[in-house]
Amino acid sequence: MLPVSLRQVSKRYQLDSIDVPALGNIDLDIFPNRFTVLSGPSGSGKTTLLNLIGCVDLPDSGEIIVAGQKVQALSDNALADFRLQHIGFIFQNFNLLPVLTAYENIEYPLLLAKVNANERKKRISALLDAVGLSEKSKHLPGQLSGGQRQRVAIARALATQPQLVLADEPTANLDSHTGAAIIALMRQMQRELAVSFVFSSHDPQVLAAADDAVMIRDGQITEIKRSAEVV
Ligand SMILES: Nc1ncnc2c1ncn2[C@@H]1O[C@H](COP(=O)(O)OP(=O)(O)OP(=O)(O)O)[C@@H](O)[C@H]1O
Repeated sequence: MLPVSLRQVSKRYQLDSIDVPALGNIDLDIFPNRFTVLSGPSGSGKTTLLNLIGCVDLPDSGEIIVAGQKVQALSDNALADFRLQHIGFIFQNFNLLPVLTAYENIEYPLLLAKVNANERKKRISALLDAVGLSEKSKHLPGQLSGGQRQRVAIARALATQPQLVLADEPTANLDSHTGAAIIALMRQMQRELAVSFVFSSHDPQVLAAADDAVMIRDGQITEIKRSAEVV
């Protein structure tokens, strides 16, 4: 099953009386267990596309199927549950809750998903270990570096064992050395856990790490480069 399939998807924004076309008639398949990057100039529609794939926003027309589910068929509540179960999110500004420790930030989606205490503890310990932060589990985000915060965010995104992880410019607020380490970590986690990752990025380092690169310009896909064999 494809993690994501879009057919003839269009999205416009209404800004005061101005109609802003953001995406036009997009057809896109995201393949399973691959690292896909959405790339294009500022304003080309990357975030809009990521928000549609992440079921954060709905298209004006066309069809979006995520993990076999037509997302437009779901009510708002069902969509929120669906996101929690199937999709992990990583943001450029990390979006950690400042009053919660690293451990508690990772635990948060597990509490929402009603995962039991033993299983929570097991998963969080394994994830803290995988992202190299076992020693920092009691630190608040304000006591961590940018790279360490993004590691916590990666662990949080993977905690619910989603099929799909989405990241909007995950290295934008990191220096290039830390960004490279974060990309390597995400690549490793993506392979180990056989998850599909979809990123938006301007960062050539992120593009270089991709299996599939989707080039976007003016709300249209101009090219899809699939670098390795398609399973
Ligand atoms: N909430 C909104 N209201 C009105 N117009 C919007 C809104 N969000 C995005 N747009 C417009 O839609 C188009 C696509 O924006 P989008 O944020 O998807 O681009 P992007 O490729 O992610 O850009 P960047 O790389 O700068 O983040 C742009 O013309 C933008 O100005």
